[in-house]
Amino acid sequence: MSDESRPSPAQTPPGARTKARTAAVIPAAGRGVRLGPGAPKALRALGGTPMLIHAVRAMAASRAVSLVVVVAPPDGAAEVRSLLDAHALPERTDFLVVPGGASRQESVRLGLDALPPEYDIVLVHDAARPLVPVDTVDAVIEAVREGAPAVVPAVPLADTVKQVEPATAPGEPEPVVATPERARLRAVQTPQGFDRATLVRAHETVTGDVTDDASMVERLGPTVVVVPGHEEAFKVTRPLDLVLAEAVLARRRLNDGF
Ligand SMILES: Nc1ccn([C@@H]2O[C@H](COP(=O)(O)OP(=O)(O)OP(=O)(O)O)[C@@H](O)[C@H]2O)c(=O)n1
Ligand SMILES: C[C@](O)(CO)[C@H](O)COP(=O)(O)O
Repeated sequence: MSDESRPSPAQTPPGARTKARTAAVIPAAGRGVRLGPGAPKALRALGGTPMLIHAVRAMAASRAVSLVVVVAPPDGAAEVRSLLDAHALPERTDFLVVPGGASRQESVRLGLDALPPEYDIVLVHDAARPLVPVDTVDAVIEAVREGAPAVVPAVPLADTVKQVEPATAPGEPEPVVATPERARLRAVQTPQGFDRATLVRAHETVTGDVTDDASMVERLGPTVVVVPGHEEAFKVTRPLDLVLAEAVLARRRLNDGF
């Protein structure tokens, strides 16, 4: 097939990726500055188990995911490898560990670089979202399998959002410049799912500050679609998030009887 007649990833016919293999990349190299002093965030305990292990189990819980690539803190790859060896994980899933970079974007790219060629669908999932339910993971994979080049799980907002002119000095009041229509806004979570070629192209092409992978694909061109997210897929960012995560986990353990 010539390059001209080859369908671009964005034009893939519906259902064309039904048999594609899926890998998950977990960026876990952040410090967790907003959570406060301590170990790198992904290695901090949630219910007595490192947050990263919860996130790894959440990806491996999907029967579609056969490889998980963990992007470790730059000097922590050996420690992360030992943690994976020390915790029970599904045998049908393979695991790789690579050292991360200075930004989330760089860490994701290093994870992508480590992917073997046979994986055509890639999930990118924050280690900081340890409690995402497997149904959300599967819904994202299903939408990519059905042909979407990029898929994000998202939830409606509870608060009204204002766009402001950021303060020029600390303590200065910030003028509001707009109030976007809330019904059209979504809070975006992870895992975000991608046709691999599309995500790789986005990481090769798009430069500048971004806060998620889907926005890189948006800048590239292909349409990103939303599937329903879940309230328990929240990101552990600040200390109160950890309190909430402990409560959610305790409730799950009670419901599961252990
Ligand atoms: N250089 C970086 C920075 C972040 N991340 C990962 O990206 C995810 C989302 O980032 P965030 O919640 O912002 O984590 P931190 O960067 O650790 O948080 P903070 O900004 O508070 O330091 C996390 O799983 C984090 O480990 C990463 O792999 N490499
Ligand atoms: C990727 C993300 O979790 C989607 O909501 C989010 O953008 C990460 O932001 P952070 O500031 O790097 O935690």
